Formats: sequence, C-alpha cells, structure tokens
Amino acid sequence: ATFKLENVEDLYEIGEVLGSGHFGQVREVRERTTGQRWAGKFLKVRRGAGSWLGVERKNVEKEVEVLQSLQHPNIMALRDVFESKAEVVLIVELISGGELFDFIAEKESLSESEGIDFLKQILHGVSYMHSKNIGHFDLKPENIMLSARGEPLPDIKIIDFGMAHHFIQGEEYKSMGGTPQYIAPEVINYEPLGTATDMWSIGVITYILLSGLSPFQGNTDEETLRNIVDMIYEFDDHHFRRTSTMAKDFIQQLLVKDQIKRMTADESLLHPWIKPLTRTQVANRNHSSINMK
Ligand SMILES: Nc1cc2c(nn1)-c1ccccc1CC2
Repeated sequence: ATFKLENVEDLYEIGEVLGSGHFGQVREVRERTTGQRWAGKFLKVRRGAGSWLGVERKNVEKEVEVLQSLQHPNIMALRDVFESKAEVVLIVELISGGELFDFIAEKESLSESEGIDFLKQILHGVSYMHSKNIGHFDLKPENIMLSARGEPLPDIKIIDFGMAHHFIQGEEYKSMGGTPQYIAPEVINYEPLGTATDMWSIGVITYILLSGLSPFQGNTDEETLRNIVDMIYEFDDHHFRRTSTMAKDFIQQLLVKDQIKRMTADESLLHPWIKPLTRTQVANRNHSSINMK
C-alpha cells in the first residue's frame, strides 16, 4: 500500500508528545484546515536490512490494513497515513485520557463495579474485532487508554494494533510477540494462535484490575513464562478478600490452558458477573431472600 506522500506538516501542526515506546512517538496534531485535534503516530521505518532501529514497513502496512477494517467506539480510529523517506505517520483519533494502567495505579485497584464498566467496553471492542477474525495479540493495560481524563466513566479505547493479525480461513498463525505477563500458554509453546489468545490476556487484565497484582509475574521473564505454562497462580487472600465468587469464576474461565475451553468474548459478555440482571431477576432475587428469613 502506498501512503500519502505529502509532507504531514503541510496539513497538520505538530504538538506535544502524548506517548512513546518501541514503536516510535505519538504527538498531538492539529489539522490546519479545520483546527480539529488528532494524534500522530510517528513510526521510524527500518532503512535496509541491517538496521534494528524502527519498525518493519510490512508490519506498518499490516497495522494500517487492520485499523482500516475496524470502526468501533472502543477501538482507536485511523484517519490518514503519510510517508516520507524514513518515517510513516498514522493520523489517528486523539485519545487524551492516558493509559488504563495509570488510572488503576492511582487508585491501586478498582471497585468491582468500576472494573465491570471498563471490562464491558473492552469486551465490546474485542468481540467486534473477533467477529471480523482479527486478533490483537498484545492486549495489556498499557494498550487500553481512556478517551478523556476526569470524566466519571470515560470511554476506553484499544490502541496499538502493531501485533494484530487478520485470520484467513483455515490459515495457521504463530507468533512469539507480546509481553510476558500477558501472553497465553499457546504463544510460549509456539502453537497456532487464535482469537482465544486475546481472551487469556483479558483474564490477566481482569485479575490486575481487581487486585493491582499480576497473576503470573515472577522475578524474571523465565519465571513468568514458567508460571504461565504450569498454570501457577492463585487469588491472594488479602488482595481478593472483598472480590466476589462470580468475579473469580470469570477470571478462572479465561485463564484456561486449552484455548478451545476458554470463554469467547461473546460468552464472557453473558457471564453472570458481567451480564446485568433484568428487573424481574433483581426482584425475584430480593423476593427469594425475604423467603429465606
Ligand atoms: N503504541 C501506542 C501508544 C500510544 C498510542 N498509540 N499506540 C496513542 C494513540 C492515540 C493517542 C495517544 C497515544 C499514546 C500512546
């Protein structure tokens, strides 16, 4: 795919840095004609075989292709792509609420109802992505951002589709990418991946949302990976003393070694911890408790 060859600065005024990482830098940008604010993701593209700096151009093309096929309120929208000799710039929607990770860190952990509200939005975005046979493969709190700060219930946006993959019918996909704490056993065992691989990561994210702890993290990456393949984790009494049984059941149905037995995104939206009760169910629930007295 060729991207726009104009100089991005002719169309956008470049502003402050919003985030940076392995991928490059993200800066706020302002569209000169409309004054609209966006984010510009400035990716250094590798020049020639030898260089390690920057990203592979084919990975950028893949991220662009995936983003162009996704339109959902909980997924970062792509607006435009520019390229120069050594750089590709993705113009994406401005997401200014920071990482969910930082939001939890400030609160240490969330209440179950806050956790459920964030999780439902993540699951709606992931269910939509999976319905298009696209896996994210790098879901972690750093890649879940809040649309804006200070709102009582900010929208969440899933970002960074640099590891994402669109499954073609029947084709096997393997990858060793991802971040140790969040990757599923099949990634470590180099087995074929599927959309269920994302659901494992959501199990880990839920565990962290509710406790502030990371279920499999060891002192080294090797230890972490061993804990994952050996399924070594527990619900620490102190941090989970106020967590409901349903919440723990939700996590347990995602941290399942066999991908086929793992809850799908759609199934997780129907799990009793997530699915709201109808008014009659609430009434019956209260009614039955009166009977018990
Ligand atoms: N890997 C990342 C990281 C980030 C972003 N995208 N990809 C981003 C996207 C829109 C607005 C702000 C950001 C900053 C963090």
